[in-house]
Amino acid sequence: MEYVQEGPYRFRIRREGDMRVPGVVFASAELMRDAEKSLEQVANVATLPGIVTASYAMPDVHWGYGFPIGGVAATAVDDGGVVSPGGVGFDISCGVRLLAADCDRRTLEPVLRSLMDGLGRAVPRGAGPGGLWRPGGHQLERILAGGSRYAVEEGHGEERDLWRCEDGGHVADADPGQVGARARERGTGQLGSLGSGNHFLEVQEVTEIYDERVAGAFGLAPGQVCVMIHCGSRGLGHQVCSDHVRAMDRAMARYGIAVPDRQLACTPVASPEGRAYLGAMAAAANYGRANRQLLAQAARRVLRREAGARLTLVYDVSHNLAKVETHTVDGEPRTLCVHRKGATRAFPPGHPELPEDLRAVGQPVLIPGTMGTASYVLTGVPGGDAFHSTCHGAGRVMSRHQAARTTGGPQVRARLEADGIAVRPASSRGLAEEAPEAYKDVTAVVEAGQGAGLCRKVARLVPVGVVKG
Ligand SMILES: Nc1nc2c(ncn2[C@@H]2O[C@H](COP(=O)(O)O)[C@@H](O)[C@H]2O)c(=O)[nH]1
Ligand SMILES: [Mn+2]
Ligand SMILES: [Mn+2]
Repeated sequence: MEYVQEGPYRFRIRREGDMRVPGVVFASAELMRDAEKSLEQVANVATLPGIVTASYAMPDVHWGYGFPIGGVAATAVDDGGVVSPGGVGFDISCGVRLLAADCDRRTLEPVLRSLMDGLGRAVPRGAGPGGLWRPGGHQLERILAGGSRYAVEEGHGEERDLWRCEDGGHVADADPGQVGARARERGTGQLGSLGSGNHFLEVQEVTEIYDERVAGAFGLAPGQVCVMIHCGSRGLGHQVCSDHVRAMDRAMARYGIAVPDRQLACTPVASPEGRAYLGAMAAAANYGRANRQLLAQAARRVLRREAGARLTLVYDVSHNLAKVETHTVDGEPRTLCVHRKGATRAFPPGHPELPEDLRAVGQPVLIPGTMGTASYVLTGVPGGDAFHSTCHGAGRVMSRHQAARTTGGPQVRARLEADGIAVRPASSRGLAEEAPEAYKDVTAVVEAGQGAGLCRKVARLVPVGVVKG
């Protein structure tokens, strides 16, 4: 696929064939070499009905189901724009939650082993069933409608948590009626669990602050201990995605839509199928948010018991979601369905949707790196491109299979422990699949995002101990 470099961190894929808009990739020249493997998907997304401005790829882009992971695409709702479940992904509302502790790493050192053992025991994980809360009666319905808000109402958290969650902890317009029986069945047994592989709960230390004012508003200081949680909507979200891809695949022809890849199945946002998907997606997102709320509570209990520390929420943000938002396109405000798949919303200072205590500084953007390197906290910037979006992680360079062929779980564990990082894995194979070298250099990804004008660095964190899914 041919492309031209437009700036130090910006490449353009020329519009050709059925593409309605160009492709734009934010990357350094070096990251572009990895991104090249996904350009075909970026170009395919550019063919979707109603897409505006460009099909975007973030610096951590890699191959995904239909859409690339690290892809952003917005469609005009009032102009036949489509919604595509492949543009959100199977793990609906997969995202990151960061909590800051009222202690530093030195305080933790003497209790680190018992703390990690406690977290390892407290956090259900792995691919199968098992969770912290088995919802009974109408509780699942209320979780699907209310997300973290309902979890907090039921005693799983503090009111303050909700201010620091995207959407106040629950997506409005959820339609639990569009979540099928199999999805509910899967969801009932997994609420309050990490899932597998790439999902984790990590104890971290803040090692660098790039902007004291913004970090202070987020609640972060040098040397501080934090807990980062990465997980999503488990089997429930997966089933919602599968069910609605199937329904859209059957319906597309009726709307005269043809896509270059069946995994891009889509229908107009305003169609019955589009509305049904968005209602189910919002319900699954609420499940995902309640899931992270429950895991945060489990971490709070263990930190309090083992270290006498208290955890305060910094922020919770999804990186797999489609949202109806207003953005300016060609000088006009437009209602757009913004798909972010493996991409994080990054609202700038002053955005009306930010909570009051963050409005002056912008939205916290939470970027996990790997269990052996670093993670970052960023913030949104004025005029941020790609509908105020940025990367979501380091992004894979090796498939799970490739990574497991390259190294073994015991070697990865030994390496991490030699670096002083305590590991509590669900499986040895999973650890090999998640070896730090299976991912891009997160620092290079974040520098590219900042260089491209998508976000700004606020803090760097390093792992102290990780509970791996
Ligand atoms: N700090 C850690 N970061 C990790 C770990 N495992 C994965 N990752 C990063 O998370 C993102 C999220 O990717 P997703 O596509 O699976 O949502 C991934 O790109 C990695 O950079 C970890 O154990 N610790
Ligand atoms: Mn996920
Ligand atoms: Mn994720």
